[in-house]
Amino acid sequence: MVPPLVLDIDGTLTDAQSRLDPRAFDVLPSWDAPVILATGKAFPYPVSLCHYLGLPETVIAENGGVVLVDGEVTYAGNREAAQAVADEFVARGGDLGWGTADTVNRWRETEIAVSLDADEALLRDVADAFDLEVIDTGFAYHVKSHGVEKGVGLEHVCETIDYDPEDFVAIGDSENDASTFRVVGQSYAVANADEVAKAAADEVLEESYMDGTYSVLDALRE
Ligand SMILES: O=C(O)COP(=O)(O)O
Ligand SMILES: [Mg+2]
Repeated sequence: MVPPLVLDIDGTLTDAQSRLDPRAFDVLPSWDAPVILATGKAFPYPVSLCHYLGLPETVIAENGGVVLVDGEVTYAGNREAAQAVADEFVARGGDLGWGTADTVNRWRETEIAVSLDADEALLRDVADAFDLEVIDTGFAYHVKSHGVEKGVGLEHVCETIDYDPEDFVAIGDSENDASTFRVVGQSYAVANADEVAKAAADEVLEESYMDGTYSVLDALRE
């Protein structure tokens, strides 16, 4: 019997450029237990990934700010406060870095993401003043409310589907996965993970990105 999974997307199911690794299609659709996608991306991204993988739509988006389980969406965080930080950041010369269409934040409901090219010191300064935090996922800075975390989202999912978080295996690569690692029974950081994720994981893998993830999943299904 395979364990239920909680999987980060960027850096974990992808390569370094955020391109989905096609091996996800080999292993995830036929996984014989719940597969929860837990990401910093805005809500539509993991929903579409579930759709195209043929998985039920159970997702934790926006670092725990949006959770979809059993057809119900719940929210945590404060998009207005994050927007106020973004506005002040721009007023002080910052650039969110996504251009006019801003598909990164367009559908984001509980936080704001900023490009890694942005002025980090200025962003942290402004977020501090609004009592919000900034986390660096290796793909973007996220301006979010304290206490909104993927791990809290997973606890909510587990209550709804009547699973114990302890039964889950988690795989991830960054600071935003540490809270998940803390609540599951077994956690793996891929080799490209940041120091926070590596310190929180039960095991640090030798292989990076989907090479690492696939080796865990392939061993679990054997
Ligand atoms: O959106 C990001 O910055 C990172 O997304 P992830 O949590 O799927 O790695
Ligand atoms: Mg990641």
